[in-house]
Amino acid sequence: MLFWLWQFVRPYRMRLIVAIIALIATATLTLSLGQGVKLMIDEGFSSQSTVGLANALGVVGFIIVAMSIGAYFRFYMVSWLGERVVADIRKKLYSHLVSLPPSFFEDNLAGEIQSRVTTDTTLLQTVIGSSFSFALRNILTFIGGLTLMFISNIKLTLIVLLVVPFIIFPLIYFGRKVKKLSRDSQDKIASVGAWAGESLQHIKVVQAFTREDMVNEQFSLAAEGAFDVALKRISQRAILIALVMMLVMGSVAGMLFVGGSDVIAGELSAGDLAAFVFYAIMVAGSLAAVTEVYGEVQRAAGAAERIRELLATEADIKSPMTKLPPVELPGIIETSEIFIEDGVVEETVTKEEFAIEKSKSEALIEFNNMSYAYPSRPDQNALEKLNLAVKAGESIAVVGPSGAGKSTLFDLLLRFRDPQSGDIKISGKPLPEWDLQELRSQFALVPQQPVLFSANVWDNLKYGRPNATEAEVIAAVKAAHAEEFIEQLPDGYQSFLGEQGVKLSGGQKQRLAIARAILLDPKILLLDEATSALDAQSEHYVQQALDTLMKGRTTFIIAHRLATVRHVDRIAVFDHGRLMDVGSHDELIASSELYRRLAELQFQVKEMV
Ligand SMILES: Nc1ncnc2c1ncn2[C@@H]1O[C@H](COP(=O)(O)OP(=O)(O)OP(=O)(O)O)[C@@H](O)[C@H]1O
Repeated sequence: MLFWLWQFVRPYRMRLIVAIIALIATATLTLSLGQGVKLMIDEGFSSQSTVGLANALGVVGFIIVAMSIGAYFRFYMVSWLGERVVADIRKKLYSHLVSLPPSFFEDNLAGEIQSRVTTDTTLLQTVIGSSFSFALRNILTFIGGLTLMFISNIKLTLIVLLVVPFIIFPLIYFGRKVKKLSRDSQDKIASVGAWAGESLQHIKVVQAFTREDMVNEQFSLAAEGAFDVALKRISQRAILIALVMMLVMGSVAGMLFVGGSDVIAGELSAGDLAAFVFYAIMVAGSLAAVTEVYGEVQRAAGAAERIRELLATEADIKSPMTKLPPVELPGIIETSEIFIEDGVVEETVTKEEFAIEKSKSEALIEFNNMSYAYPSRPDQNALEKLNLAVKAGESIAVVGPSGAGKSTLFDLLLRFRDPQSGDIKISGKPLPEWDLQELRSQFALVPQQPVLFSANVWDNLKYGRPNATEAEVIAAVKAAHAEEFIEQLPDGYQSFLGEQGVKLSGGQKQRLAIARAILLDPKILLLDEATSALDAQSEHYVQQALDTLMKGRTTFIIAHRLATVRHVDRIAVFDHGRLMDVGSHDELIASSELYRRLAELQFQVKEMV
């Protein structure tokens, strides 16, 4: 663990050196107090001299002042290091996490991962920011004190040392147990957190199904589980502390008996015995302190292990090592002129076809014999041998029964997953040859459940393009037919939307998500249509917003309702991961049995034919 931690501490080694110097200085000064005590007894009490006592006290006073200054530096520097290093680890961990593909988060609970970023790193902070310094100080005191004990009286020292082997063995034995139990304990705490997070996030469902008692019971089971493991760890540590204390204090008592007899026999001065006892108490105290910290270090080692594991998780989807020159996708250049007159925003949009004519014959996006199976279901292809070519500017509706593979198709286009066989090309370049960020910035995704963050309307709109101007944002909002409801919000654009935008209706969220996509001005659009969840008026607005958004862009739209497919160039019908048919609505009604059935099921067929 130390070796691993060193990479984070190394940048701050100057501070570490200052901390260590302060540490050594304070430990030395603490030990030299023993000489002060000897002076006070031999020069003051035993000689019955007030001047001697005052002089000795002066020395002690000086040592105490110097010790306090050292303590200030030691504490400040060491705590600084702890906070700094943990902030760095947290940042590294987080930036690593956001680079991992979504599949990682399907296999690992979000709450559990959060606990690693917060609880585990806090444990490390305690260790670096206090326990290490505490341990080091005590180790130094131990070594220094022991040396001074040997110098002042070998016989008494040997008596004290008799107990050492009896302390070392339990220390190692219990230490290992504590480490294992700490890991278990951290795991349990993480799952308690994950549990609470999930149920609180879906509180409406919990309450609507009146499952409060059940979640309470399950949560208390998890919490009790964590308590049980913690209890085992605590009892191991308690045994260790009691054992060490008994042995150490026993040996000090033995030494006091022998030493006291020597003073009575006149073979040792009272001051020497007092100094020796002082050293012995320091040594025993520091040993006890080290054993206590040892348990804590073991706990932190468990935490470090979990953090290391997470950092070692490799993203299996990465940008290529050698960066290829960027590809300019054919799309539409949109020049908008926005001016404000009498407080009313006016916009004239001039659209130029760019390269689309030229590439009408070429495919912009191609799926070549592509198959994908989810790792958890390797035998069942979610998409099978897909061959499809989509031209620039074309709009494709993706339809099919539930589980047909429509969402999987979007995941593959955004390269959240890689196909096991075949490939996907955009502009003739296979996806793995694209720089990931460049690839994804070609797309705008409007998911079925729009994702809004706990921020105000303005920040949510600018999420994909933080440097958009005010006029651009307003133009996008207008195009998405969202201006009216935003203006009616209590604080307009500054209104806070609550977690996941809970303060908005479904249709309003959808229109914000569309405005966000318009602002992003992508070449390729991925729409997971959600109009089915909306009332007629909201649907009308959302449909209008979508029409504006789709104009001139290459669009994939998952159409849950066949009403949507009226607006598209071609319809791709999927079933069980296979592309069954492709064509216009009329062609498919004539040729595709599955499509006809889907259309009939939606009672749309008469109206649409
Ligand atoms: N993360 C996952 N792990 C394993 N299997 C998955 C995962 N996501 C989806 N599947 C499976 O892959 C298949 C295709 O799912 P997909 O979500 O693409 O369907 P869909 O057509 O979008 O369905 P719907 O219209 O209901 O959203 C389904 O059988 C589904 O159970």
